[in-house]
Amino acid sequence: MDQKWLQTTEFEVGSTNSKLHFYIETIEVNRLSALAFFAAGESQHKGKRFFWQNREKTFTLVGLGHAYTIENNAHVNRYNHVEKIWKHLTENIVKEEQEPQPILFGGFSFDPLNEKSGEWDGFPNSFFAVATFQLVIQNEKAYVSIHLITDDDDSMAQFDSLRKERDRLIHAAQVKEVKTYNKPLVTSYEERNKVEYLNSVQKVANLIKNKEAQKVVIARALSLQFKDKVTSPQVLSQIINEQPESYLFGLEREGLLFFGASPERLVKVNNGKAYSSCIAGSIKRGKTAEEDFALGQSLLNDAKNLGEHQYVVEMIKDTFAKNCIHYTVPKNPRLLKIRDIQHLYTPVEGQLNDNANILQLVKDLHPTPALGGVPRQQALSIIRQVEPMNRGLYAAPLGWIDAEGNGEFAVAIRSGALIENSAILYAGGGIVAESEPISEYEETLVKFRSMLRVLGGQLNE
Ligand SMILES: C=C(O[C@@H]1C=C(C(=O)O)C=C[C@H]1O)C(=O)O
Ligand SMILES: [Mg+2]
Repeated sequence: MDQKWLQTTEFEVGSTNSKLHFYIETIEVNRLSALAFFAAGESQHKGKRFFWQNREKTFTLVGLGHAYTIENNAHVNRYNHVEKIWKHLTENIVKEEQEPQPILFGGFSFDPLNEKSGEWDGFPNSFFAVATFQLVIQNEKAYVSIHLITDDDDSMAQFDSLRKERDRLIHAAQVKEVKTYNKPLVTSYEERNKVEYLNSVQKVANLIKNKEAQKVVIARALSLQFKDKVTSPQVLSQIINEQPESYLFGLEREGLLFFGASPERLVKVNNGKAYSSCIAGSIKRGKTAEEDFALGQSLLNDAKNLGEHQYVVEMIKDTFAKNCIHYTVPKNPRLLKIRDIQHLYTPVEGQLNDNANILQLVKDLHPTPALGGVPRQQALSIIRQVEPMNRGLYAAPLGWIDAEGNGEFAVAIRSGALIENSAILYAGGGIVAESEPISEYEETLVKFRSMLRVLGGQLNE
């Protein structure tokens, strides 16, 4: 194996009575399959893995095992809490040029005030992990880091055994044939609370006509049963094959895998520049190029969809105005076409001011009116009243940050939760005064399609 010794770091974290050592060793390895690396952790690290790839496919991240987790259930200050602990953990890191640094990966639940019981029971309102074994693939290079965070002063023996495990994982990911995984076999579907959903769209449209809010995003769930237990690599392999134009993600915690392929960036920060995207307003893809073009043109000219979109633009613009020295927002939306659907899309970018940072931006932006509504608090309270479910990480900020303040969060839509031989998929849409139950229902069917295909199912339309 072609290995290059890059870095071993030891430093102290926190106050003197809680001294932690953070040992890091990074090596460069021959290119390997990120999915095979993930799958190599099946027996030792299941329940403690994550997978992430950006839309451009220029950055792939896999984590196996937990060197450290940051979890909390607080309603307020959850962003600051994660930021503070991460700062403590990384304040002494010596940055080596070109080499990946330790990365914190995870998400903030959609709404910490939602108390409905279900598949998300026990899942914290913030859940972030530093992996024991971190794979980063970027700029055509692959790096594997070992992270050990411990209060033990003498952990060299432990570190040595981690090196053995690292070598096993790399070997498995390099020499095993890239496995092909079958699609799961679906035995049954259930569109949960379909009637309630249709009624709630009407009810919310009426509330909006009565000026109790301007826009509210209402979502629903679809549950699937499989013949056999489905594994995380199986789901990820299908996502990688089927949804190339999106952020791809999988986050395991204990027996649950949260997975998906989202087109929507919440925020990216790179060297003081911030990027976000306004994505709202939807129409299906056409069966022919002509039909597809015509559908796209009608979306670009549709008052109801332009209205849905504009609320998002205004809010993200205000957030950039507050956090940036200068920023740009194109005047008109363009089309974002992905495999199953086309959306109205407005990219926003800006130069951050000195007080701004990525978690602060996540806090300010989430939920945008693409997933929450306008005004934000009214919309959240309506969602709590009418949605008979807990969104968990669906529609929530999911992503990573490094020690330098760079990072990226997607809005985790087109997603679902897998638990053994069942899965729950989520989809929603922005309700405005003109919204109609049946067409909103159909829009969610289109949005379900991508993850349904990944899981081997299809709904008749
Ligand atoms: C809510 C979802 O998507 C959001 C709602 C959209 C809409 O209503 O047009 C479009 C894109 C997303 O911002 C979802 O996919 O579940
Ligand atoms: Mg819509």
